[in-house]
Amino acid sequence: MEAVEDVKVEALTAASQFVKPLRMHYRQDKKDKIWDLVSLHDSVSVILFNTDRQVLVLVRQFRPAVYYNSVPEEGRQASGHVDTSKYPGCSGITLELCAGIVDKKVSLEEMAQLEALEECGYDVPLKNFDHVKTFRSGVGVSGDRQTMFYAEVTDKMKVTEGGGLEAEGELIEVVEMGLQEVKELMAKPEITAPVGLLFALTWFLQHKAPSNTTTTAT
Ligand SMILES: Nc1ncnc2c1ncn2[C@@H]1O[C@H](COP(=O)(O)OP(=O)(O)O[C@H]2O[C@H](CO)[C@@H](O)[C@H](O)[C@H]2O)[C@@H](O)[C@H]1O
Repeated sequence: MEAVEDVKVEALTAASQFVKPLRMHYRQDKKDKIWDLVSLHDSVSVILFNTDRQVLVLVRQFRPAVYYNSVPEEGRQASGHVDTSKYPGCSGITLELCAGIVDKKVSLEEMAQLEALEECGYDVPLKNFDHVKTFRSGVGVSGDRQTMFYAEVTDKMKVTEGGGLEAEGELIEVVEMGLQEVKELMAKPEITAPVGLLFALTWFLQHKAPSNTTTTAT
């Protein structure tokens, strides 16, 4: 997954099915203003907890946007190339909840169900998805909504390895994390993860984690 090579970054000029850069003109308190923003799909995410082994099921993946933002100005060549021997792909690897964009006309629970299967290999009944919170993933540049669910799963529901859809070029590593590991992660001053994961772990520790479990499940 870390084997990222031949990186070149260019301005997005063609239409994209995923992001639409826009400039909004508006008047506020009688002052004319502009704001540059990006229109994105909404998304769903799931806090998956395997009750058989008392582990949270998370995903690791290479995120181009995180990688790009980890390369300092001097590493971004005028040609758009990035020297991956100096700036290896591992700096773009994130830890996240199982998640995905809402790009199908199905319910949000069904989208979450699809992602749990595609990314993590769990075939989870719809009734297991409990709504946790709907919030804004971004507020400065994108204003997209993310709906977060909590779902308890068992080993019986694990029907494939997961890892994402090959047809979409997804390369996802499923990570199981015991409660002690979650606490250690939360204590770190910096983690390469979205704020949604931090909220999810805090919510889980507060509302769902068995209070007397202090060791990592194996
Ligand atoms: N920007 C992009 N450029 C090129 N291909 C893309 C793309 N976004 C998605 N794709 C393609 O669509 C596939 C499916 O994406 P997902 O539904 O898993 O969303 P993902 O979690 O990657 O990111 C999405 O969902 C997360 C929440 O998980 C959001 O925060 C994030 O903005 C959003 O891209 C990806 O594997 C990729 O092939």
